[in-house]
Amino acid sequence: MHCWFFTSQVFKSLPGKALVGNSRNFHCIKPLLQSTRHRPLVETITTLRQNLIKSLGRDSVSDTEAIRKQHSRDEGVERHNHLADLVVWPKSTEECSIIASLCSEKKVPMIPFGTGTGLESGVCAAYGGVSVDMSKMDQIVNFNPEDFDVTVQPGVTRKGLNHFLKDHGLWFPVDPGADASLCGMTATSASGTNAVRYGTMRENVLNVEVVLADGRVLHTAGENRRSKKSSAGFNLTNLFVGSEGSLGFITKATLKIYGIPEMMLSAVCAFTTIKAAVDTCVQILQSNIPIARIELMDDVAMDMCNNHNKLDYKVAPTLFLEFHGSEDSVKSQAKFAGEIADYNGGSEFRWAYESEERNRLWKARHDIYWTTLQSNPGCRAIITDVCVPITRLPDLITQTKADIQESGIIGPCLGHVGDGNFHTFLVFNPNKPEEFKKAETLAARMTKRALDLNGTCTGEHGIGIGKMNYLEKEMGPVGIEMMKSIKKTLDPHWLMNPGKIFLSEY
Ligand SMILES: Cc1cc2c(cc1C)N(C[C@H](O)[C@H](O)[C@H](O)COP(=O)(O)OP(=O)(O)OC[C@H]1O[C@@H](n3cnc4c(N)ncnc43)[C@H](O)[C@@H]1O)c1[nH]c(=O)[nH]c(=O)c1N2
Ligand SMILES: CC(C)C(=O)C(=O)O
Ligand SMILES: [Mn+2]
Repeated sequence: MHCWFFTSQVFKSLPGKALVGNSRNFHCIKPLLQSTRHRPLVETITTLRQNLIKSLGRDSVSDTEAIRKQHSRDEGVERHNHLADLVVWPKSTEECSIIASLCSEKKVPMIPFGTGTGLESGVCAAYGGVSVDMSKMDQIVNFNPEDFDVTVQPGVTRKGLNHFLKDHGLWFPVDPGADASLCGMTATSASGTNAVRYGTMRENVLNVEVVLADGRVLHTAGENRRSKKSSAGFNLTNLFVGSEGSLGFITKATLKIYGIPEMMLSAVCAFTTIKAAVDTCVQILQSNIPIARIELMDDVAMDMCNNHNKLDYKVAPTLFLEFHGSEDSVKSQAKFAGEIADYNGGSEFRWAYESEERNRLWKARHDIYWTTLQSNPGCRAIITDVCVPITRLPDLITQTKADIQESGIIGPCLGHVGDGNFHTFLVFNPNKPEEFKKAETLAARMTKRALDLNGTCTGEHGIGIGKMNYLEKEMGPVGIEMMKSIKKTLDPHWLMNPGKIFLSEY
């Protein structure tokens, strides 16, 4: 059956919290994609399984349904119900190479699996095949504190790395809300609240080791290279940042790391309009204040955030800010930013100095997706991720909010405003297809608007399945053709994560 569907799920990321829902609701919405591709034959999988067991050991290969299900979906809206045929756990680059060679020989799809926190169905097995769970390769393999770089295997998560770095007075700042794997973050070109100061994965990955579809091993900047800059030929590293498992397995990533700032100071400030909040952000950036975080939440998001976290912030468009540096520098940055906010009518300024208080504030911000779902029991949400030049943001958000209000759908708006990146969670009840349709229409309209404003359909979550049709519009035919010809060179049989990014094959 080729169909897209959505269903509510057990939230494994929220230990001890109530289930949002666990019913399976199948809604055939659209055909998968233009393709003549079929699932591998049962006999092919049986032989492949035997060969994989021979090479990796019985414990590293599974075909149980529960494990296949767990590996065939992520944290976003489910797009279809196809399961991987097998799940394997390589323990080394060499084993990853063997998996790729065996799958290539049998022409079986391969789907890299990090921690499954993606939001665009990147890990689902659109055509069956082998889900390759990278979590057992979990070593920090090279650490150079004085050069400010570290090399990690795919099982290392961002929180795990930061736990290790803390004792050395260092940290890695790229922070998607989830505790994602750093190689998964590389694969989706992730970012988060710190990007305005420290950049996204694109600016922070120096080199990656990749196992290609045929089993060859590539070092995108050359083996063991970790210089901060290079003019040596094409930038192959950036080709793999954002490749979403469609070009190969990332088996190592060399990352930039930073000193933990002497002082961090957070602030929350309410505004009467979205425009006043965004103007404040633009003026802070224009003034060259090296702000570390500047995040926007609208009135709807603030209301949910207050109720869920027992907070009492004003229900209004709100900026969350954070300043990093020496004590003197942080104080002067905060004073200057405070004056700018004042000038734009900002009020209810609240400061958080202690790390406990700051962590509480940022946890409330990071958890807003779960907060939205838990505030609407049994519901799911389409997550949008458009990003536009920052001056276009007030118009885009204001028009989007008007659309949401008119539709009757619940849709908090929030964003990494310093980067021009904003999200809505368009809430729908899976038992009401008309609500899903409304949410999809809203998402499509907003994305079209963002593209018309010279922006992108995805600032940080990637294309996966959810945004394939938008990529065509964003890149145009020559751009898509170029991407496909690169993929064809690296993956001539379209075996690496097929059914993602592109609406059709070569
Ligand atoms: C609550 C919450 C909040 C956020 C987010 C999620 C959730 C649940 N995210 C999205 C998510 O955390 C982000 O996309 C991660 O980079 C995904 O990393 P995983 O390791 O979970 O990859 P996951 O396993 O989900 O895979 C994602 C994609 O990468 C590929 N992949 C994974 N590991 C690979 C490897 N080793 N080699 C090759 N390909 C690989 C997969 O095939 C798939 O296509 C996010 N994101 C963001 O950018 N900013 C944000 O603010 C947030 N916030
Ligand atoms: C969409 C969500 C999960 C996100 O990216 C954020 O909170 O910034
Ligand atoms: Mn985000």
